[in-house]
Amino acid sequence: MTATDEPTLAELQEAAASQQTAAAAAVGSAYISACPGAGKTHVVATRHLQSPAQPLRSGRALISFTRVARDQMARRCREAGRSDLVLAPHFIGTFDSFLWDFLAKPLRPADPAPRLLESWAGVKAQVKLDRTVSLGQMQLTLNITGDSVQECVAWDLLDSDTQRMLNSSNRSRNQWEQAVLAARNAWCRRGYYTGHEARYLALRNMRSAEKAQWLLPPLKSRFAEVIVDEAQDCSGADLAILELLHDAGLPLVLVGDPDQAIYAWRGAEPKALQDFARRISAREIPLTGNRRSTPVICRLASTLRAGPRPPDIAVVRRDLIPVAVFPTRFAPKGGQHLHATSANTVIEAFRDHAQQHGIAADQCLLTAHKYATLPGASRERPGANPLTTLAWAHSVVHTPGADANHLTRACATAARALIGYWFPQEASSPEGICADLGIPVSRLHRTAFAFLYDLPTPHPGWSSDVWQAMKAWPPLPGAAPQGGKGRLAGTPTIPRATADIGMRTAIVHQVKGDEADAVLLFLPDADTVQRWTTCDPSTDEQLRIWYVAVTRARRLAALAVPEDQAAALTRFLAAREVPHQIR
Ligand SMILES: Nc1ncnc2c1ncn2[C@@H]1O[C@H](COP(=O)(O)OP(=O)(O)OP(=O)(O)O)[C@@H](O)[C@H]1O
Repeated sequence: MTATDEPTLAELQEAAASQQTAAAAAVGSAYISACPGAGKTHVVATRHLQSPAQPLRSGRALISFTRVARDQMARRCREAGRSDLVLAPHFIGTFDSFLWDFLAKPLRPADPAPRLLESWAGVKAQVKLDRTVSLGQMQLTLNITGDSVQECVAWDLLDSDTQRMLNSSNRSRNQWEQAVLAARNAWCRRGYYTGHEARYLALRNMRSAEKAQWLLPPLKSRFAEVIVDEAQDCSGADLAILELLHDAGLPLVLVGDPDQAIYAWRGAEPKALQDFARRISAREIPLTGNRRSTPVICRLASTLRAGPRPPDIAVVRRDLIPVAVFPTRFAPKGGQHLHATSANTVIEAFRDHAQQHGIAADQCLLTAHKYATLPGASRERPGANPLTTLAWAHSVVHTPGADANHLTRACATAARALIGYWFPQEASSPEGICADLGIPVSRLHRTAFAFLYDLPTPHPGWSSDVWQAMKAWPPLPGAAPQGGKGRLAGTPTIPRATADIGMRTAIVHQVKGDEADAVLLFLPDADTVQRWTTCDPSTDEQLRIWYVAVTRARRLAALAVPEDQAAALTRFLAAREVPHQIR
């Protein structure tokens, strides 16, 4: 300690390192509660890499909520020369695939072969009453009360197009719900399931003593431990399943940060994880040292989270770049938001400011809650007509540095279009058709990418260009087109041009777990500052979304706020002793 009893940086680092060591070595069920940038991924990877190299009887399940997190964990094992840790008896995968592989699929009929789809968009699943809606538009949710588990349509999650369509229907919501469940059940009988069905079946199977006795012994002999990363994203159903696993004697390690709970729409509540950890008596191991951000960013973040906790401790970075507040004249959509105190756009002003601090454009991240606010990012509109979706896919493959997830979706969109033309009688998924034809799915995806890339730029009469291209493109073996079947008719909604601004651009939900030297968060709403200063992050998810956004920054956090709110925001930051400057 120094004369003032303030711990030195070296002492802070040592304390953070020993917290990480304790978390990596914890025995039995544990709850690792961590602040942003605390190194959760590092801890989970270290824990797994400590496994002995000789073949093990029992493995470890590492479960995350995204494929990106799953792939990152597997890559770390390979980079450490431990490819064995990616293979059985271990399991590295998403929550959906864990539930499916171990708690749902084993009790499904073997014929037709059961398969897990990422969503119903992967097949031509439709619900028909006096209107036709794709099944994927009608998200199902689980209502759990005591012993009963009920499936219902999440009406509040319908997108506006589907809502309009259903409002114009003469059928009641109840009739639609019955039709959705009937359509879904028909697809399940054909062997298709999604994450929702995997959850529903897993919960029902685990609650049935008769079924659980088939599932649990193999699971318990395969895994000595289950680690759930980003556990704050667990829904009530997820936690109910984990509780049953825990009660069956499987040690659980939960890793999470309730302040970063931004999936309330799928039933993840911020405090649910802590309550659950207490219920199963998992020992809490805190990680409180932030290895990512500066003290200024930690201080800014503390104004966006619940309770009177002090700011997290920055244990690596000591530079003190003030928070930059950019008074902004927001355009209704896209990137032409003007910086109110210069003749530039706010993006140019941010880029220049970052450069003054030695941060290059490719180390900057632009983010916002909604796509509409972001420059250079167009959204795949769920439920849009297929031609509009194809136009979106076309814009993705022509965007330099496009997000890998978007590229995958774009290829899948083109593959669906081609399959619809080549195999008009087939309703199963492209993967199913490839399996039947005995060709690898990668071949279909390569073909789809080339087809998509080659299409002319979308315009109002694009339908006929796409049709000509479909007819001319060399088909897969076994294709049997039938006249005009599969033609994508109509007029596409043309995606916004994607300007190449040289900075990464993504909505907040996409940058969770990520980081950048400088982050600009767009806050276009008229009530931004009022919300920030008066609402409670434990009940207002919007504040938690902003929290996730600003905690991605390593060195510089910047906020674009409506011009008339900049002064109020700076007064608030001054009162909370957050170093800042108006730019
Ligand atoms: N022990 C360590 N040694 C060196 N670097 C580390 C260590 N632990 C974490 N880091 C680095 O600190 C940064 C933050 O770590 P990480 O991304 O794992 O945090 P996190 O807890 O997942 O954060 P968040 O929840 O905010 O996404 C990363 O750049 C990571 O490489």
